[in-house]
Amino acid sequence: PANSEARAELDSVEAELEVLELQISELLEKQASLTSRKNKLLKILDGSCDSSQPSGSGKASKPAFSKKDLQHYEESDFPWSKGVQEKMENVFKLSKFRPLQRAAINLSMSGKDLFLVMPTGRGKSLCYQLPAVCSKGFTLVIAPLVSLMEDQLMYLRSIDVPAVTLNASSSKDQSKYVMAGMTDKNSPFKLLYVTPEKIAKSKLLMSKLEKAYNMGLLERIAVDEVHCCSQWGHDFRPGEQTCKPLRILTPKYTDYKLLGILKRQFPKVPLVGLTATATSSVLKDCQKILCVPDPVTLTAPFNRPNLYYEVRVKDNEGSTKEIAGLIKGRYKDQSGIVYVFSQKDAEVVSGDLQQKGIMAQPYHANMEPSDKTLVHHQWSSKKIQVVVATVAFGMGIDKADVRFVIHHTISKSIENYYQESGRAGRDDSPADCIVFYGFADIFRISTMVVMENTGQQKLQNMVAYCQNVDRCRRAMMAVHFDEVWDDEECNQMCDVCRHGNDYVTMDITKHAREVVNLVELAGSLDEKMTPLKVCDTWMGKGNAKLRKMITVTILSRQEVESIIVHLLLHGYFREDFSFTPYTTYFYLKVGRKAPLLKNESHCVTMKMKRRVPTPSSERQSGAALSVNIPFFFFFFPV
Ligand SMILES: Nc1ncnc2c1ncn2[C@@H]1O[C@H](COP(=O)(O)OP(=O)(O)OP(=O)(O)O)[C@@H](O)[C@H]1O
Ligand SMILES: [Mg+2]
Ligand SMILES: [Zn+2]
Repeated sequence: PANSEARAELDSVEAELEVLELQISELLEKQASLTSRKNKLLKILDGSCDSSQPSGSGKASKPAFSKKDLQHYEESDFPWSKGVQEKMENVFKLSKFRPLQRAAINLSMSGKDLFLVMPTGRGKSLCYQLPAVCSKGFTLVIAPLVSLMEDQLMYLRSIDVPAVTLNASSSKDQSKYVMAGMTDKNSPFKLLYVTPEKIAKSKLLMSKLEKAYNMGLLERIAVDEVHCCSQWGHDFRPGEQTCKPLRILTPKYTDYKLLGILKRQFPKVPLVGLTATATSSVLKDCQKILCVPDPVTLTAPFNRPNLYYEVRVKDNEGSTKEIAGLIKGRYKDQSGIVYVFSQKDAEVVSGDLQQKGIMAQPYHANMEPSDKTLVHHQWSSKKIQVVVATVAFGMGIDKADVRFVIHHTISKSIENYYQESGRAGRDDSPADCIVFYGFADIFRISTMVVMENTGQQKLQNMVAYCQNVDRCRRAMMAVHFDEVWDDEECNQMCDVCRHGNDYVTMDITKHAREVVNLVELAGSLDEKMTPLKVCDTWMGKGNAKLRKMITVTILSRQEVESIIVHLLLHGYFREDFSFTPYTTYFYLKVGRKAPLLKNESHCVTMKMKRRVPTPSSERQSGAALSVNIPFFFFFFPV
């Protein structure tokens, strides 16, 4: 009896919590809209329209870098401004600055230490390359990957900017030349690229740097991918996490950790740290490790206004046919990337596309380095149209006119998706980012990220992004970049904003009860249920014993899948992993909220896109509809 009392109370407490959660989410929405309004008003009062917000590094210490300060550094009447403009046009052949580039350059030229956080492909390099070209001595650049340095050197040489590198594979003559050049008053090179371990290990290099410093020739220090300094910063680059060969090439955090020596030895040299993704706590950590006393932090807005974001549901046949159709139709003769889940997928999908007459090549971590380079070059020079790649195709890719990035499989997190899709449209012209969202893929990725601490949570956010039918896609991403988002700024550049968020909130309690009962029943029979098996059984296929005991659903496959995912995201189901030496299995188990369904009054709702078959039914669509018309009538997953 005591047990049943406790159970009853638990039910009511959980029901109350449920209501609370709803209220919280409503309040959060309200907070977002008020903050957005507040920001707008502040902008009006400030007379400034820059949406970038320099984030001050500490509340208690010095006053943060203000909007006014930023405005000051956006001006073009500094003593060096003319020279900077001239070199930008004539050396770099660029006509105008992108957001924050001018401020970053002016700050650096003024001798300030700077952290620059800018989304990938926005042009961070220019912020130290241009000052380097405009200065008398040379700039020391710390970069993590030799391949990345070589790309930059190739580029700089092509525009006649003298630049050199010192790394493990430098020849003796090369090293000699570089060492001598560092203390040459005429500075034969403007940029010197080194790896962090070179700084940590080469005493000769340090002694030459010291001499150059004393001669006033060491103008600036740039630390690229600065988040590597922090042990928490490592999670951010997808390539390092999932692609083993890259990880081997990547210097360990131990080498980055020693870079504090630079600021300690050369305190008067301004340092600029650059990164595409780092939270403020990671930056604080980097600041400590690099011994930079009081840097200015500039954070560029994450939004890429020229990218169109879209989610499509993968049907049973997969998405290859549809992808091929897009590439041959909408993207005829245009370059793009198709991201896939695995090496095998890269080969299979690329083969399928080739068969359909598309110039495609696979790219993955296990290919010979020479083959990788070949594919990269063929693609850059438009000899092939599409690279079908795993996330190994990432760092160092810098093709401006990528018109589409299609995800054959969802990414493992929104951060990853943002970065991968962000390789589209670097030339600022419109480009599309389409993700194909498939039920089975969720569980493939889930088992892959099972070892990562926050892997499941991050994946769930990605899945929620795909399930979403009513919120601007940008708004959903903004949450992950600590940005307050104003939906109007999307400019109809996402499928939800463009096609209207015509959705209905459906009561799916009956369906939820059916399928949760099914899983519970299977559990009592010791039957392990993969998500796929749950679908099949619920639809009346598979295990005959179970089938007789459950209510078979009338819903379509897509509806069934969507509901299962919804219930998983909302805690009515939970994941249960099982490891074998060869593979990891994903099973569905009853989740912490499942008991609520026993409660007569408990209700589960789900937002769904409204199906609008004809204009006449559209007209009568209203709240009343959702009562009378059978559920499946509306259900039209995006
Ligand atoms: N003001 C500009 N106008 C036009 N193109 C620019 C401008 N600044 C930089 N670019 C171009 O943008 C591309 C990407 O620049 P860059 O490699 O510096 O990106 P990044 O911010 O370092 O990205 P990642 O995080 O991937 O390293 C380059 O091709 C560069 O020439
Ligand atoms: Mg870069
Ligand atoms: Zn939108």
